[in-house]
Amino acid sequence: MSGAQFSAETSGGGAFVRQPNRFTGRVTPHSTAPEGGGPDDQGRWPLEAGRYRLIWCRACPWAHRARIVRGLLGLDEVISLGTVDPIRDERGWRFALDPDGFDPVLGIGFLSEAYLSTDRDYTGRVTVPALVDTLTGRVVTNDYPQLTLDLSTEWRRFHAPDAPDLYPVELRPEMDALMAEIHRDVNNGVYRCGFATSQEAYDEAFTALFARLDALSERLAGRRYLMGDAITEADVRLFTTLVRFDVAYHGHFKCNERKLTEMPVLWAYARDLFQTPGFGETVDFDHIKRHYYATHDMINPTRIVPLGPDLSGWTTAHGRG
Ligand SMILES: N[C@@H](CCC(=O)N[C@@H](CS)C(=O)NCC(=O)O)C(=O)O
Repeated sequence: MSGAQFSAETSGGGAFVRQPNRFTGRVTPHSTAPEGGGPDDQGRWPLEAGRYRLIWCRACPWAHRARIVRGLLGLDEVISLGTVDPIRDERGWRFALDPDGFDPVLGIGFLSEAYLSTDRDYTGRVTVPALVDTLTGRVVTNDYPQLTLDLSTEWRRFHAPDAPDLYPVELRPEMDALMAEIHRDVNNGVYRCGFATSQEAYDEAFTALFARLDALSERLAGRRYLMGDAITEADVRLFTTLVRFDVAYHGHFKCNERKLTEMPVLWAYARDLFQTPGFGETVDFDHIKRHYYATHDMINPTRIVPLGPDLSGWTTAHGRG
């Protein structure tokens, strides 16, 4: 079996098994910690505007979710944003986009500094997104699925008056099941294709991915969004994988049975979202391409970044709605 991108996260059968999220603190109005303090004895941090900083990478689909949800809910002025460079070096995510190489609020050059000041024995991958407490420099959470749901539910006090309900109570059982399938076969499925180190593990992930995309196409043929007439968290989660599909996953992760542009319903659906305020302006195809092709050395040791594909289709009429 050939080398793995992340050997600690590769099973004996060559399948990619993602590490658990280490930091699972939650910001919530139910915290019993005083303002400026926290977390309380249940890991709950107090809800405060201007206190927490979302660290993201424009290339990362998990971080991209948080960036979109924060914007859709009108939390841009409430939670500040720090952006790491799309290319990691051996010390991990760097604040190399900031003028002097330091995040202007946290004063750190590498995200690992925040991880290690929270847990000095941390040995896992240092990942984005991370929500960091600007008062202590500690990581509150890198638990990306809970983070976005909490923005919808726990941060309601600071939502814009016209904020959408991205996680409606009555839809949650169906949404949770749907998002779990999308996670397994699509969001993480593309990584299971790309990071597989055995033919069998790749074949299994590839087959499940395209079967799920077919099922989603069928679902979306009869409705504008995954849960009906309104955008929900499920759409955000599917979008961040679809928008990377042709520029990264089709080539770099060998998800090449079909391109997004060859799946008419999903392609129109993705364009519809791309053209919706809060989505397209958060997409950076250059960062996405450079990150994937120049970061995973086991997969692309030359680090050559492809010039294609043609991206002009993203702004063409989608015909949905
Ligand atoms: N926190 C999750 C998902 C987030 C994640 O994997 N983010 C990627 C970027 S897309 C990352 O930060 N990777 C850092 C690394 O692999 O060292 C995990 O640990 O698997």
